Amino acid sequence: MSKTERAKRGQLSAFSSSSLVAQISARPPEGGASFSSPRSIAFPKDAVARLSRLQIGMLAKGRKVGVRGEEMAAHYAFGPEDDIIIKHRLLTRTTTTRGEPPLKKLQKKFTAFVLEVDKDADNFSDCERLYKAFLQEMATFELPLLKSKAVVDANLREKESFNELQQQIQSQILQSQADIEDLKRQLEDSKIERLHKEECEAIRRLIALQPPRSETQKIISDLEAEIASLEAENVATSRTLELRKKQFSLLLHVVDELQNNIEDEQKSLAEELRLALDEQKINFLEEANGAPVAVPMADDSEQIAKYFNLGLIRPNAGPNIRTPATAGAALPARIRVKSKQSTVRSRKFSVSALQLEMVCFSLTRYHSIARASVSLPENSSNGYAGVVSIATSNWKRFRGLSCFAALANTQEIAPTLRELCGNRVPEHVLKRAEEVGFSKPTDVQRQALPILLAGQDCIIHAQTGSGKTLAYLLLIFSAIDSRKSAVQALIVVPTRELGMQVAKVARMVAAKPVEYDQEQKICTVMTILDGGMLKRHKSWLKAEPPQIVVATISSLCQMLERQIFKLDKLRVLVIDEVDFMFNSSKQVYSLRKVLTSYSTISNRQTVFASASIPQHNRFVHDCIQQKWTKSDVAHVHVNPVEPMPSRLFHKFVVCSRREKLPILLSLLQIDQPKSGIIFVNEQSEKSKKAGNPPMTTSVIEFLKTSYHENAEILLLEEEMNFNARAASLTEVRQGGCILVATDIAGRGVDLPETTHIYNFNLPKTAINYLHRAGRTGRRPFSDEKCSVTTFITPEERFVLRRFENELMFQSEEISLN
Ligand SMILES: Nc1ncnc2c1ncn2[C@@H]1O[C@H](COP(=O)(O)OP(=O)(O)OP(=O)(O)O)[C@@H](O)[C@H]1O
Repeated sequence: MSKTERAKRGQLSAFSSSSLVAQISARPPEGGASFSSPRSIAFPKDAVARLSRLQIGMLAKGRKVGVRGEEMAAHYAFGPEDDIIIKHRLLTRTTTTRGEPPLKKLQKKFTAFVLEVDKDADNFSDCERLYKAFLQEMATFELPLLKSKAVVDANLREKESFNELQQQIQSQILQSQADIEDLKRQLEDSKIERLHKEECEAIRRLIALQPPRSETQKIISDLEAEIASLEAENVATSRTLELRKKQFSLLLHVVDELQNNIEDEQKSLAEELRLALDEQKINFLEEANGAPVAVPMADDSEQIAKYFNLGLIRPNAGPNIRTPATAGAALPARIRVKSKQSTVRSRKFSVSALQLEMVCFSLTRYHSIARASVSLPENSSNGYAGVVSIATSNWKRFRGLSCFAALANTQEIAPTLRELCGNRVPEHVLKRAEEVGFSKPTDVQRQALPILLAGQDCIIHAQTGSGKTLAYLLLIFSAIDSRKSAVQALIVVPTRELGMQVAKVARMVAAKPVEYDQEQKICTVMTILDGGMLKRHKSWLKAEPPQIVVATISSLCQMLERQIFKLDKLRVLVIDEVDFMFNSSKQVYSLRKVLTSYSTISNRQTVFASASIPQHNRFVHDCIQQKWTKSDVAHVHVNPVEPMPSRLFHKFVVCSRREKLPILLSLLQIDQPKSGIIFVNEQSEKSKKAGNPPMTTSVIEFLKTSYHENAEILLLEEEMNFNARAASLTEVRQGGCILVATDIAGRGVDLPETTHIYNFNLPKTAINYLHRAGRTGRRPFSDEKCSVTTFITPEERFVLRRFENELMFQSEEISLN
C-alpha cells in the first residue's frame, strides 16, 4: 500500500459512517458553503457569485440529503461498538467488481462531487450528476446496514440465551459436586462402619476364646498373693543382705586391722634382718661398687630360717613379697631374663634392695638358677635402681615363676603419657599435651594406648570422665600426616555439643606449644555438625581438605552422599558414644553405611568408645561378624566391676510431684553448688499436644524467681537453636552457673567444674542415669566428692533400686524435714 493511499485511508477512517451521515445531514451555516467535507472546503471570494446559482440548487439537494441522513441515523441508532464493526466492514469488504471497499467508493464519489463544485466553471449539470451518483451510492449502504443490524440483534439474542444456558449448566455442576461429596461421605461412613463391624467380630471371637471372668479373677488373686509373698521375701532378703553387708564390712575392718598389726610386726623384724644382712655384706658390697652382687648360695640355712620366720619365703614357692613396705626404701627395679633366644624384661616395679636380693636368693635356692644376680648401681642412668639378671638357656621356664608373680603384687611405677606414646606420637603434640596438663595417663589411657598405637582396632569401654577422648586423639595424631591435605581421621559423635567439645580438645592438643622452635605444620580440624554451614564447608574441603573431621552422622552422610568429600585416605575412624549411636534408629542405618560402604576395615583403624556398652561380649562379636572392625579387635574394659566413678555420692529424695520444686530449692540452698546441672526429662508428645509448658520452662521460671544465690540459671534443650545452645554451654564452662538441661547434656559433655547433679525426673534407663551422673566427678586425679541427687515418687523407688543393682552403686535417702 502506497503512502498516499495510507493517508487517504487514514482520513477515511476518521470518517465513520454515522459521522458521515451526520455531516451530510448537518445544516449548512447561513450564507456559508452548503456542504461540509472531511477537509473544510474554502471557496475563494470571487467564486461566490459564480456559485450562487449552484448553491441554491445544492442547498435544496443538501437539505434533501440531510433529511435523509437524519432519518437513517434515527432508524439505525447504532452504538459505538456497531459503529466499529460497520466501519471495519465498510473499509475492508469488497463488493464491487473493481475490488474497492464501499466506503472508499462512496468517499470517491463525494470527493468527485466536491471537486466538481469547487471548479471554477459552469458545471451545474456535472455537479448535479455527481451529486445524484453520490446519493445513489449512499442508498446502497442501507441494505448492508440493515443486515448487519439484524445479525447483531440475532447475535445478542443468541448471547443472552447462551448466558442463560451457561448459568443453568453451572448450577447443575455445583449441584453434582455437592452430590458427589455427599456420596463420598456416605462411602467413608460405610467403610468405617464395616471396619468397626469387623473389629467387633474379631473382639467377639477373642472374648469367646478367653476363660470365664471368675476363672481370670481367681488367677489374678493367686498372682497377687504370689507377688505379696515375693515382696515379703524380698524385704526379708534385703534385710538379710543389709545385715550381711554390715557383717562383711566389720570383717573387712577386723582383717585390715590384723593385717596392719602383722605388717608392723614384719616391718620391725625386717628392719632387724636388714641390719643383720647389711652387717654381713657391707664389705662385699663396697668392693663390688655397683657391679653385680653375688647372692650367698651355700650355707644359708640361717638366712632362710629368718626369711621364713618373717613370712617372706614360702617353701617351694619363692619369695613372698607382698608390699614394697616389707623391707627398706622402695627403688624402681626390673627383672631381666637373658637367654640365647632373647632377653625378657619385666615391667618396672617399686621394690626395695632387700626384696631384689630375696628374688635372687629364691631363684638360686628354689629354682636352681646358677647365675642369678642383682645389680644395684649407685647412679641409675636408665631409670632403674636395681635389676635382677637371670642368665638361662631357656627363658620360657621363668615365665610362670612365682617371683615374677610376687613382684607383680608390688606397686607398679606408672609410666608417663610420654613414655606410653614413645616416639609414635609427634613431639609437638606430646609437648602441647604436657603443657595443658596431660602428663600422667589415666587408667584407660594406660591400658588402651599400647593397643591403639600398635595399630589394633579397639573398643574403649571405661567410666565417664576417664579420659577416653585423649586416648583416641593421641592415636589419631600418631597416625595422620599433617603435611598431606586429606581427610585422614574421622570422629563420629551423636550430638553437636559433643562434636564441638571433641573438636576443641583436638585443636587444643594440635596447637603449637609455647617455646617450640621447630617448624611444624599444624593439622586442621573441621566440624560437620547438624545445622552447620554446608556452603562454607564445601569451599573449605575443595580448597584444602582438613586432616581431622568431627561430625554428626546425619550431616556426614549428607556430605558423603553428595560426594563433597571421600574417605579414601581415611586411616582412623572413631565412633564415640557408640552404644547410643547403635541404639538410635535414626542413626544406625547411616552408621552402618559409614562403617561398611564409605570405608573398609582393611584401610582404616577403627575405634569405638563409650562408658556404657550393654552386652559388650555380644557387641564385640557383632563388630567382627558385621565387619565393623578387624577380627583381632581388642576390648579394653577398664574397671568392669565399678561402672561409675567411686567418688560420686548418690542420694535420693522421696516426694510427690508437687513437692519437687520447693525441695529442689531447699537442696540448692543447702548444697550451694558452685556449678550444677538439673536434669529434666523431655516433654512427652501427649503433654505437648495438651498445650502444657515443658518442665524445663517451669523449673527455670521457678528458680529465676525463687533462687537468689549468686549463680546464673541457664537452659539447654533440643528446642533451642544451635547458637543458643552453644552460648549456654560456653557460659556454663566458665563456672558459677546452674544448668537446667534435658538428656541432650547427658552424653559426653565435659564440664569439669560441675560438682552437683540433680535428677529432677528419674532417668528413663540405668544407662541414662550413668551418663547424667557422669557429668560430675570429671577431674581424673582428684578426690573431690561430687553428689548426684535423684527426686523420686514413692512408686519410683523400685526403679531406682534396679538402677543401683545394674550399675553397682548405693544411694542414700535424704529427708529435708
Ligand atoms: N591424662 C589426663 N590428665 C589430666 N586430665 C585428663 C587426662 N585425660 C583426660 N583428662 C581430663 O578428663 C576429663 C574427662 O575426659 P573425657 O572427656 O575424655 O572423658 P570421657 O572418658 O570421654 O568421658 P565420657 O564418657 O563422659 O564422654 C576432661 O576434662 C579431660 O581434660
